[in-house]
Amino acid sequence: MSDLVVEHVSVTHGSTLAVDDVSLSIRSGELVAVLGPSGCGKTTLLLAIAGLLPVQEGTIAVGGRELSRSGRTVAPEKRGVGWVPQEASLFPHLSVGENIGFAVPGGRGGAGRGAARAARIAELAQLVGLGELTNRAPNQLSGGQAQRVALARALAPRPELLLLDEPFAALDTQLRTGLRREVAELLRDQGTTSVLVTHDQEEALTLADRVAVMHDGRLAQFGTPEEVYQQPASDWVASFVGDVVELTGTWRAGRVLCALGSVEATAVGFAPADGATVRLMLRPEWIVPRPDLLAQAAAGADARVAAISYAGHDAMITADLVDGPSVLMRMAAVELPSVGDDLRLAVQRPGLAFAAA
Ligand SMILES: Nc1ncnc2c1ncn2[C@@H]1O[C@H](COP(=O)(O)OP(=O)(O)OP(=O)(O)O)[C@@H](O)[C@H]1O
Repeated sequence: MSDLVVEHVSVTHGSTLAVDDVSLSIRSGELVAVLGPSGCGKTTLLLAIAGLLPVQEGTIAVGGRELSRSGRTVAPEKRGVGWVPQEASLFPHLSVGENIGFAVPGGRGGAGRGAARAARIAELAQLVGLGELTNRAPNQLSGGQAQRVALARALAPRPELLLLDEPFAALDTQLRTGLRREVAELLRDQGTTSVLVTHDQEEALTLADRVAVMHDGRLAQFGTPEEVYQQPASDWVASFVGDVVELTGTWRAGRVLCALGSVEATAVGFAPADGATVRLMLRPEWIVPRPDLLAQAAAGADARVAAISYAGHDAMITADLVDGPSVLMRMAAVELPSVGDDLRLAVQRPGLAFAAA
């Protein structure tokens, strides 16, 4: 078992409290993304898990073995934890094979284990799709190939836990999308418990089994991609993990009366009284030009298409409500309206009601 348990961990840089009382329990074999804006403490948390920073409070354990507590940090090389950095940082004077084998036992002077080591290097090179390139020098690799070598190098000693610090950030968009999918599949196949730091919402939601959303050093939410997107724990998480449409309205028995009509809603983090002013948040794809979904002809809202931002697979539509502000709608790009079209809008799933600021 190689589960990771982080309990009430706080980490400081001088007087800055970078990680503030974070608790996370990651199951063996799970891929968890730590997602948050720049400066929220993601890298600091990862460094503490790797043993590269001490914790001020709390404990970190892998596979039931306590690795960090205040005043005690098991050294990085004794933690059984692998690290894939943002830039591949390969040893320039070593070949691809030698880079991969750097941390495989028998590397320096272990003559008897040479054959087993060579076999492990070949197996790893194959695993990351570089079986033919083991003799190449790092400066003869593309960015994506170099990242694969870094991944193979980190997996070589069979770590209990793999930490990935924005490993795709330096790659161009197309390469990033393909490689991150491949890496996630590979990690799942290997059953490697992995923590991936990213500030990219799409990357976190598409790759991870669960997402730990961080804000100002604290854990804002820890849940499946669907949970953090569909049921965000706060208005901050709602806005950070995706696009939102926000309207002010009046709470009435589980519904919000607003410019989009009477919209069914779930109150998040508070229990509004009937008649209270609330903020209704919706995802743009929850708003649809489907009057057939409306229980009564009087429900819903009329709007006119003001702009269309086309993105190939889908499009973001700006619709001006006849009796209210503009709203964004995300629609599949197969049957798009045209600018100037009149639409009758419905909301196809319950919205989220937050306390008025
Ligand atoms: N070596 C350091 N000395 C002092 N403060 C630091 C140091 N490293 C980070 N910090 C501070 O700690 C906080 C968390 O930084 P951290 O690098 O963990 O954030 P991050 O979420 O990984 O950000 P990014 O996405 O920009 O890498 C920030 O306020 C940062 O300024």
